[in-house]
Amino acid sequence: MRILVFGAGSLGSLLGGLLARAHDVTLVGRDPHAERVREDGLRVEGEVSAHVEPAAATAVPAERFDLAVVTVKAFDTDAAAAALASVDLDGVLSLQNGLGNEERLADALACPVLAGTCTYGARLRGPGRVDYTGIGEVVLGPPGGGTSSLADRVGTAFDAAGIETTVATDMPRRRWEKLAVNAGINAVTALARVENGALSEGPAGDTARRAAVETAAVARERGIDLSDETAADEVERVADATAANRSSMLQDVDAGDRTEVDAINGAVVERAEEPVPVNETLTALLRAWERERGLR
Ligand SMILES: NC(=O)C1=CN([C@@H]2O[C@H](COP(=O)(O)OP(=O)(O)OC[C@H]3O[C@@H](n4cnc5c(N)ncnc54)[C@H](O)[C@@H]3O)[C@@H](O)[C@H]2O)C=CC1
Ligand SMILES: CC(C)(CO)C(=O)C(=O)O
Repeated sequence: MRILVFGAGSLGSLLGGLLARAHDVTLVGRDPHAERVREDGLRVEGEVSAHVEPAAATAVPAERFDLAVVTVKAFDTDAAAAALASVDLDGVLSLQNGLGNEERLADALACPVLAGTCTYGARLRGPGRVDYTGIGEVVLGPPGGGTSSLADRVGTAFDAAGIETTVATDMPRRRWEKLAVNAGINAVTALARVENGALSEGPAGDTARRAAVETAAVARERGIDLSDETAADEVERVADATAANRSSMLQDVDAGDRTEVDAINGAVVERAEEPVPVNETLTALLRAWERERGLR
C-alpha cells in the first residue's frame, strides 16, 4: 500500500516508521526532522527498535497514494486538509485526538475519511529519532459508524505492519469515549502540572471525572450511548494505565506550545445544550494560559 503520513511529528513518525516495515511510506513533516530522515532514515526506539527508510518531505509530493494518515495537532487540521486537497488519494484516516477533525477533512476532500483513535505513545526525541513510549492500539472505522471496504483494507494494512488494530462499526461512541477520557485527563494534568497517576488518589481526580461525566452527558444529547459510569471508569482506568505519563497537553504546556484544548474541552462546551461548568472552566483557564504566551 502507498501511504502518506501527513504530520510526521511524534505519533506520525512512530506509526509511519512501523508502517514502513510493510508498505511504501512517505512522511510529510518539517525540517530538520524530514531532512534527517531523508539522509539517515528514521530510528524507532523504545518498545520496538527499528531503522527504516521512508521517503520524507516538507510538502506533499505530486504522486498518487492509497491512503493519507493525518497526525497533525487538531489546530493544524484545516491546513492539512488544504494541502491534501490536491493529492490523488483513495482515502484518509485521522488518528488525532479531539472532535471535529474528521468532519473538517471530509468537508475539504473528495475521498472517504475514516475516524481513528490511537492509544500508542510516541515522543519525537530529535531529528530522525522517535521514542515508542507505550504499546496501544488503533481503532478505526467510518466516522458515522457502520462498515466500509476502505476501513477493512486499512485495517489489513495496519495489521500487516504489526500495528494492533481494530476495525470498528461504532466509531461515534468510541470517539466520544476517547474525548471524555481526554477531556478529563489532559486539561486537569496540564493545569495541575501532574502526571496522569496523580488523578487516581489525589484531589484533582474528582475534577477529571466530572469533566468526563459532563462530556458523556453531551454525547447522550447527541444520541451516543455513553453512560456517566463508563466515562468516569474510563478516566480512572486510563489514568492508572498511563500513571507515569505526562499527558500530551501537559507536554505541550511544559514546552510552552499551543494545546489542543479547543478540540477537546472546548469541543464539549461548543456542543453542550446544558451548562458544562467544569469543561467551561478548564477551557477558559487553558485559553488564558495560551493567550498570555501569545499562542492564540
Ligand atoms: N504523541 C502521542 O503519543 C499521541 C498523539 N495523539 C494525537 O495525535 C496528534 C499528533 O500528536 P503528536 O504527534 O504528539 O504532535 P506533534 O506536534 O509531535 O506532531 C505533529 C507534527 O505535524 C507537523 N505539521 C503540522 N502541520 C504541518 C504541515 N502543514 N506540513 C508539514 N508538517 C506539519 C508539525 O510540525 C509536527 O511535527 C494529536 O492530535 C495528538 O493529540 C494521539 C495519541 C497519542
Ligand atoms: C490517554 C492520554 C491521556 C494518555 O496520556 C492521552 O491520550 C494524551 O496524553 O493525549
